[in-house]
Amino acid sequence: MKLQNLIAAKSKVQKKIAVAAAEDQEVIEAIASALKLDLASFILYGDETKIKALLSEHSITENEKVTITHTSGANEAATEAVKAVSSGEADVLMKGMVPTATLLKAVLNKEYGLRTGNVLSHVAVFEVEGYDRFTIVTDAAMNIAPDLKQKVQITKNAVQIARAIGIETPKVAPIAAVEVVNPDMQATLDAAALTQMNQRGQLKDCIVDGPLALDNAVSLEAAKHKGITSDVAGKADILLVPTIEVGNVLYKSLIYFANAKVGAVIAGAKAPIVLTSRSDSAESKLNSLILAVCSAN
Ligand SMILES: CCCC(=O)SCCNC(=O)CCNC(=O)[C@H](O)C(C)(C)COP(=O)(O)OP(=O)(O)OC[C@H]1O[C@@H](n2cnc3c(N)ncnc32)[C@H](O)[C@@H]1OP(=O)(O)O
Repeated sequence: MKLQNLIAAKSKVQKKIAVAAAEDQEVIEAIASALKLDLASFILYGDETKIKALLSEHSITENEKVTITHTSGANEAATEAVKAVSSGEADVLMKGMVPTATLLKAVLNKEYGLRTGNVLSHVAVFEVEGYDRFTIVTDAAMNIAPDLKQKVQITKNAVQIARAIGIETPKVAPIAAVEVVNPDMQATLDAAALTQMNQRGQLKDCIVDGPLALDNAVSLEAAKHKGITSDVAGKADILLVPTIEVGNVLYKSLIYFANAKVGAVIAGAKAPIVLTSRSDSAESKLNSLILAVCSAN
């Protein structure tokens, strides 16, 4: 499964992406690749002189697919880009050279932000060599220590993204350190509750089974070795992690140790949000744009 093949799933109506502080080499590189693929059009907020200089390195000038709106500083760029999405002028929000917390605070702003009343959460889709399916990790970047109620919404957001990329009934593994319920480990209690909620129809369009440890979730051999009989074990599509630290370490381990490719969005808001890390490559920023455009359909 290749993230860039998802481009075939984009809607016929071209989406517009508002970029907050676009004066970043890798952001512009991803935008240049997206323009070559005719993926979307862009409104670039930020320092006009710097943005123009970076665009010129790719022989891009302002045109009907790329417009620049000058803003001063990270706060103004974030605010204006968020406002463009909340007003419907743009369909997707993308983070450029702004700190994550600055952009998320603008997104959560009660007056002009992108709240829907739901929990917003980060959904990362990985292409891991040797795996015949995408591996979706949530939440590696937004919710710090979600409780059960938040985990329900985080699961729903990830299921929505999975379905947008063609996984009709995703298999969800709530991850813990062990695959049995241990009253001293909150992650196992929440996993058991989520499993029961799924069986009782409170969590739809997916199959949830947990707690599962990471090995049992992704390796059939490991699951068999432990004698686990489950529709999810060994073939999980979505790994629901218990805390941001677990998710962030898993996210970065897949990239740095396993050379995995990733695309990620914040889901649950009025529109998808591309929130990559400064250290993410231009390729993963492009993958995230593809994912956002698919899920904005
Ligand atoms: C994986 C690669 C990329 C990375 O590595 S990113 C690096 C790691 N990520 C981070 O550092 C971000 C971690 N999260 C945070 O810092 C904070 O939770 C975040 C998102 C900035 C929000 O913080 P604050 O602005 O302080 O928010 P707060 O807790 O005081 O709440 C303010 C209002 O916003 C609401 N809110 C917060 N998080 C939400 C969510 N996930 N979904 C929906 N609503 C949310 C919260 O309920 C509150 O609302 P109200 O004002 O009470 O009505």
